[in-house]
Order: sequence, then structure tokens, then C-alpha cells
Amino acid sequence: MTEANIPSIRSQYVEKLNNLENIILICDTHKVTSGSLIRQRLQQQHKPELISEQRGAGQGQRRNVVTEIERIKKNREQQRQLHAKLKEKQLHIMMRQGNPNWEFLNMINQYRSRIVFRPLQESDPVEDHQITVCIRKRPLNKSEFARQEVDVISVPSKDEIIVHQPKVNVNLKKFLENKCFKFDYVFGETCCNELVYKYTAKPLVQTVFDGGMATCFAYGQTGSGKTHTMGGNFQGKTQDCKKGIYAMVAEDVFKFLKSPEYKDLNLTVSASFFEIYGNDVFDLLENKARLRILEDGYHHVNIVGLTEVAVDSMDEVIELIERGSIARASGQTSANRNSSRSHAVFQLLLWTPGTDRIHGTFSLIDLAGNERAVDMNPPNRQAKMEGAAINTSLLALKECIRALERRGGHIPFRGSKITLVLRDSFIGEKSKTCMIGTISPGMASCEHSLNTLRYMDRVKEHRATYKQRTTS
Ligand SMILES: Nc1ncnc2c1ncn2[C@@H]1O[C@H](COP(=O)(O)OP(=O)(O)OP(=O)(O)O)[C@@H](O)[C@H]1O
Repeated sequence: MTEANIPSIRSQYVEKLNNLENIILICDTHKVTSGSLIRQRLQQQHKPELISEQRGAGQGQRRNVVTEIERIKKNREQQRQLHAKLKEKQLHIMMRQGNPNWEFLNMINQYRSRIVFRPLQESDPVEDHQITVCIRKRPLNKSEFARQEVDVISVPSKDEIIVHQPKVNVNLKKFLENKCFKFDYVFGETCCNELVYKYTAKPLVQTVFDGGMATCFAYGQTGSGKTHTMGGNFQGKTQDCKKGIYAMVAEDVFKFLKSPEYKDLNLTVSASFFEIYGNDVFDLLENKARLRILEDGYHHVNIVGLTEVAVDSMDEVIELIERGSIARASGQTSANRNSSRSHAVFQLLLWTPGTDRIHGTFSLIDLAGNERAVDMNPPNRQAKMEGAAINTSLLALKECIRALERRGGHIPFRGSKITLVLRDSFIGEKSKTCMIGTISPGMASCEHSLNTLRYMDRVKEHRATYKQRTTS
């Protein structure tokens, strides 16, 4: 090989890479088409009437099912191979473009190539827990792609998550610390809000109709997807509130109300939406009016003057969610210009008719960004106070949930305003809670992601397990 040959060899190499990219794209399109066909067929086969017909039809049909399963298996294997090729291609592109973190990317890809991925699927059973702790990883966003951020989070199975933490030792040798955590469910970047809802808040709707208190929290770093999960998908700057857990819960509540089992109870529904910033409560349905929390002689905690709107259709609920979300984002209080500094609480209350007795309550909470609680260098006194208040409230919350799981003993709900307001959710046999930890996948967020996972791990200490391995 002479020097003169180098440009022509390089252009041949680039051409080959481009061909490989085209082949992968074609295969990918084919895979999607055939995948959806198989899914359609399987859905048809699972219709109850068809299943009973199939039973009668006997051996021939059974053979068809076996062939179909084999085809799915083959398809899954092809998908895995394509996935591996795509990752390899991504690595080549990053190396060509001079990504400073390509060595870490290479190590992560090597690690992933040894994992057998088995993510959560719609058909997986929903387990019954008093406290459900789960994690959701969001995909890399446009600006992270532009910064050539490396995705350091892997979701190998429906209940495991691995953080590939990049490290450099004293000899300047780069290596990874792969930290593996286990939770009730882990949702990968391709999971939609509907799937997250199915395994988290949906099972708690029954609790409310059984006369209990249900609570669902979204916890995580700013920008990790808490509002996306609770309030709904963003399309640009506009939020589709129908696609969030707030709205999905309301939809199921209305379905339950009409069901033969609960129709005769004639329960009515009301909704409220407020925000807790520091030690103050602001009404999101009333121009962020400042409210006071008082405890009556029966130890009932009341938010004095909170707007509660009677609702009996989804349109009314969506209107309230939109109104509250806009008020939260607009930041009318001079102090709180950023939604990530406050906890937002959306509540649906079921009332027994003709009385002032609450049958059950569903509280949905979009918590403040947890990185603010650990900010070691706040820019000013106000940020320092904010950070301290968030830290105190998140610690108190963790202790209250742990006390709920221990069933009995001291519940430190006076530790913060959020736990005081949600006091009733931490007592009683019928209370159920779900925590969704949200994770940003980028390398720059690695420390914050680990903090979120450790916090969630401690919420449910006796069940979650934690392993740590180091590879170089
Ligand atoms: N699972 C996801 N899939 C696709 N995009 C997502 C996902 N989660 C979050 N995003 C996007 O990431 C961005 C930040 O998400 P979001 O506003 O929900 O974060 P957050 O944790 O609520 O932040 P903050 O604490 O500031 O309110 C949004 O543009 C959102 O659309």
C-alpha cells in the first residue's frame, strides 16, 4: 500500500459503510412490516371466540401456532442482530466524527453485546404490591445527540437497570463501573405512557373504589421526564394532557363509576390541583393564590380555600389539567419561576352522596427536580433555601413511604409540607403507593441518575437488591 493509494482505499471504505447503512435501513423497514403482521395475526388468534374455534379445529391449527411462535422467535433473533449492527454503525460514526467519549461507548457496547435483553412486554403480568417502585428511562433527546452524549443506561430485563459509570483510574486508564439495580418494573426508552400507566397507577384505581388512599409520585432529575409521564407527552412546547397519567387515572375512575359493581354507590368526583413551593401552597386552579394548611381537632389536615371542582366528564378533567399546567409553567410567584422547584399535586376525590364523607382519594404528584436537593454550590441564598426545602421534603417522603411499608410505628409526616398534606395516604391498611423514578440516559446525568436509583432503592430497601461490578 502506497501513500497515493490511501484516499482511494478510504473512499472505498466509506462507500462500503454507506452500503451497510442502506442494507440495515432496508432490513429495518422489512422487520417493522413483518413484525406488525405477526402481531395482527396473533391478536386475531387471541380473540376468545377464535380460541374456542381453534380448540375444535384440532391438531392442524395447533401446528399453525407452533409455526407462528417459531417465526416470532426467528424474527426476534433477527431483531437482535440488527440492533447489534446498528450499535456498531453508531460506534463507527461516532469514532469517525471524533467523539471524545468513543472509548467509553466502545466499552458499553461490548458490555451490552454480552447481555440477553428481555424488556417488559404488554403480556407480562401486573403484580399486586402495596408499594410499587419502578424506573423509567427516557430516550436521548435532540440536544444530547447533538452533544454526542453517550447513553450510559441499559435495561436488560423488565425489572433490572444497569448504569455504566465511566471512570478514569490514577494511571489515566479508562474503565466502567457497571452498577445494577433491581425494582418492581423498569421501563426502557421505547415504553409509552400507556404501558407505564398499566403497571403503575392503573392498579391503584381499584384501591380508591375500595375506600382507600392511592398515591402516585414521579421522582427524578429536572428534564428526566416526570411531567411527560404525569402530565402528558410534549409535542414541541404544547403538552397533550390526554396522554398523561393524570388523565388516564380520571378516565378509569369514570369507567369504574359506570360499572355495575359501583354504579349503585352514586359516588361523585371532584378535582383539585395545587403546588407546594418551600413551605407555601399555591392553588393552580385559582391564579396561584397562596393558601394555608391547618390541622383541625380531629387531626385532619386541610388546605384552607383550595379550589375543588366537581367533574363528571373527561373534557372537564382535561380542561383542569391544562389550566393547572399552564399556571404552573407560567410561574406567577416571583420566587418560583421554574416548575422543577416545586411539587405539583393533582387530586381526584370520590365523595359519598348526601354527606361530606370522602370515599377515597387518588393523589398524583410531580415532584421537584431532585438535583436541586443536592446542589452543593447554590448561586444565591434563595437557591440555598429552595434546595434545603426540597431536600427535607424528599427525605421526609422517603421515610413516610418506608413507614407505610413497615405497617406501624412512627410516621414522620410532619417533616415537610408535602407529607403533611398527604398524611392520610401514609396511614391505613388500604393505602397504596406507587413511585416512578425517571432517569436521563446521558453520560452527563450519570451522577444524578445514580442518586435517583439509590433513593428509589432505599424506598423499598427490603425488596430491592443492588449489585456492583467493575469492568475495564
Ligand atoms: N419517555 C420520554 N419519551 C420521549 N421524550 C421524553 C420522555 N420523557 C421526557 N421526554 C422529553 O424530555 C423533556 C423533559 O421532560 P419533562 O419536562 O417531563 O422533565 P421533568 O422531569 O418534568 O422536568 P422538570 O423537573 O423541569 O419539570 C421534554 O421535552 C419531554 O418531551
